[in-house]
Amino acid sequence: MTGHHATPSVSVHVSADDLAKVTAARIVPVLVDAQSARGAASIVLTGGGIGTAVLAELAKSPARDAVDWRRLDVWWGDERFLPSGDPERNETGARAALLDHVDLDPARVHPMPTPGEGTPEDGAARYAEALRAAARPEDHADVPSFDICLLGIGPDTHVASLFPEQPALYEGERTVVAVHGAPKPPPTRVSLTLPAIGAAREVWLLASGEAKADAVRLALGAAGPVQVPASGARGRSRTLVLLDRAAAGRLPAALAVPGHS
Ligand SMILES: O=C1O[C@H](COP(=O)(O)O)[C@@H](O)[C@H](O)[C@H]1O
Repeated sequence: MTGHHATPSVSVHVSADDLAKVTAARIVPVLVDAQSARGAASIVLTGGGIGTAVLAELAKSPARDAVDWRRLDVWWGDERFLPSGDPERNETGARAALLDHVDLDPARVHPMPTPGEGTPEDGAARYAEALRAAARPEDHADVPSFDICLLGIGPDTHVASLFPEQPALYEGERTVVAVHGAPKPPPTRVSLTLPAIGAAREVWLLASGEAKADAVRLALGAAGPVQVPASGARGRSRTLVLLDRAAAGRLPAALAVPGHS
C-alpha cells in the first residue's frame, strides 16, 4: 500500500452549501465510470458536518439515478464506537442523509463495529478481514482500491479518527485500528489507517468554515502525517481538496483556485 500518490488539487466554492452540491455532483460520474469499467464501484464515507451534507445533496440530486446503487460497495473511514442507531455514529447520519433513500444491496454496506460485537480491537480486526476479502488481486493490497474515499478535515487536522500524534499514525501494516483516548468525543473509535486510505484511487478531502482554515493550510503544507494527519491522506490517482471560501481563507493564493461555483 505504498507507491506513488497524487499531488492534491484544490477547488474552492463560494459557500458550504455550494461545496456540498458540487461535491455531490462530482461523485456521480466517478461512480458511473467505475461501474462501467469494473462492474461495481466503491466509496468510503466520512462523518462530520460537510461530509454528511454532501450525502444529503447526493440524495436530492436527480443525477443520482445514473448510479446503479445495487452495485456500490459502501465502507466507512472511521466510526465512533457506539451502539447501532446512536445519533453520534457516522453510520446513523449517513443512513439518514443518503443510504436510506437509495436502493443499495445491504450485503454491500459495511458499517464499522458496535460495542455489542466485542472490543474495538476485535471489531477493527473483523473490519480489516472484510476489507481483505473484498480486495481483488489487481488491487495489490489488503483493501480494495476504493473509487472515492471521502474524508472530512477536523480543526486539529485529523482525518477519519486519526488524530495528531496518536499511535494509529505510526501504523504501517494494519488497515484498521481501534482508537482510544481520541481528543474529540467520543474517545473510543475505529478507523482506517493511512495505508488503507492511501490505497484509494481518489481521496477527497472536504472542509468548510473558517474554523478549518488553519487545518487546511497545514494539510497542504510540508508537515508530516504524525503532526498533521490530513497531510498523509492522498489518493493513488487523484487527491481533491474541496473547500468553501472560509476554509480556503489561509491558503497561499497560488493554491486557492476557484472551483466551479
Ligand atoms: O469526528 C469526526 O470528525 C471529522 C470531521 O468532522 P467535522 O464535523 O469537523 O467536519 C469527520 O471527518 C470524522 O469522520 C468524524 O468521526
